[in-house]
Amino acid sequence: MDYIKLFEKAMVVSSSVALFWKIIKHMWSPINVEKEPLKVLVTGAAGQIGYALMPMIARGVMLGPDQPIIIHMLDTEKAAEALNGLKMELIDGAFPLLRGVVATTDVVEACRDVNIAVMLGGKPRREGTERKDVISMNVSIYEAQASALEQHAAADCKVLVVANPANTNALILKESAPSIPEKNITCLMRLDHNRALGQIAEKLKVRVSDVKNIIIWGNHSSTQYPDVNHATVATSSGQRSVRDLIADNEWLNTEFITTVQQRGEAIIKARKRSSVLSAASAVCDHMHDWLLGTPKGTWVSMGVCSDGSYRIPPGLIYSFPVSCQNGEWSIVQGLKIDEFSRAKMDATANELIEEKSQAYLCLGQFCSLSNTSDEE
Ligand SMILES: NC(=O)c1ccc[n+]([C@@H]2O[C@H](COP(=O)([O-])OP(=O)(O)OC[C@H]3O[C@@H](n4cnc5c(N)ncnc54)[C@H](O)[C@@H]3O)[C@@H](O)[C@H]2O)c1
Ligand SMILES: O=C(O)C[C@H](O)C(=O)O
Repeated sequence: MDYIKLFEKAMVVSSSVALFWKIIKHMWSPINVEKEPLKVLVTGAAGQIGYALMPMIARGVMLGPDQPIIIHMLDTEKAAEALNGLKMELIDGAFPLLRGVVATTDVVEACRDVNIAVMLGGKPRREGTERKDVISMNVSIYEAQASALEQHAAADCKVLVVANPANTNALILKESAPSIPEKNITCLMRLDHNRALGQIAEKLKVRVSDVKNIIIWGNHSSTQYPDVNHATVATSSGQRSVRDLIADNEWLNTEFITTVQQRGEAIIKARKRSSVLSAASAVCDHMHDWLLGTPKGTWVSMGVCSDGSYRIPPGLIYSFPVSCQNGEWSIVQGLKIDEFSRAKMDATANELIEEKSQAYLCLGQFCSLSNTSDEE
């Protein structure tokens, strides 16, 4: 018997079997099975941020390049025509991931079975408008829309509140919709986080993607505390502390903090409107990282329900450093807090406590305001 020939034949057969198996596996691999579309609700979709955000969602910037999407857009009767125009543009965009668009002024239809809700609906602050004015104008919307979400959205719907006062609107939504798990209600602090990254990258003339682990504590307002004490920059000699590299504590403890705290105001002054493209981009970053995870050892800032971590009163929607895995965020524990930070973290928590009482006062006294969003 020619053993060599026999061996060669066996090799050919086994490699053909292996190739055949590889092709079968590839054909049936879950990678090639299209994901189920996720339904994404955007309220206030006919507004400025909505217009910037919609193509980002449709292109997969928010949920990834392999995630089909059905967009639900809600706005008021007054904005219905503009909303319909936006729907036409989304269809004309021929976005491969977009599997459907619902444009409606009916909150129940808008919320039906949605997996993600991005809440932009409300009045923005303009030059000369006070923060307390947006509290009285907007919190009633969040009380009213909470029950529609509670009753009609998917049971595990993840909610991101953007409209100001973002933390307090999220708190009102949480308290008005007790059956939505607290961990599924968040508010946008990523814009502030990104602003802080941008300031450090500009100062050090490094890539913004090389700066890590900045924290925004507290409220999306001028009392927020941008904290660089744990932040690092990737350099050719490894990770270096931002404080060491900048070597200017005076700048870090004063100008840097106030620039980030007042960036929203500065943009309103310059544009006569509040931030739009950076807000839309931050919305995508927030949802992307929440659903798809943060890289190991890194964190981002999200407004989430306090569990008492870092002695922040439980129940407040407060911005913490969080890491995300498997669609869940968790507050990063064990960071050392110095006296300077403690005072700033408490000051912004106190503002949130005050906002909460103002919001409940408005809801008690001016419930009729829930329909003023249609007026100029
Ligand atoms: N958290 C943040 O980082 C951040 C950053 C920028 C802006 N904002 C806030 O985001 C919100 C949206 O900003 P914008 O520039 O898009 O404002 P915009 O005025 O352009 O759009 C708001 C939209 O909400 C709609 N609306 C009002 N009441 C509604 C309701 N009851 N239901 C559904 N829709 C309703 C309006 O018709 C409008 O189309 C504002 O409150 C703004 O202050 C937050
Ligand atoms: O409306 C504001 O106060 C500003 C806005 O939230 C922003 O941060 O750009």
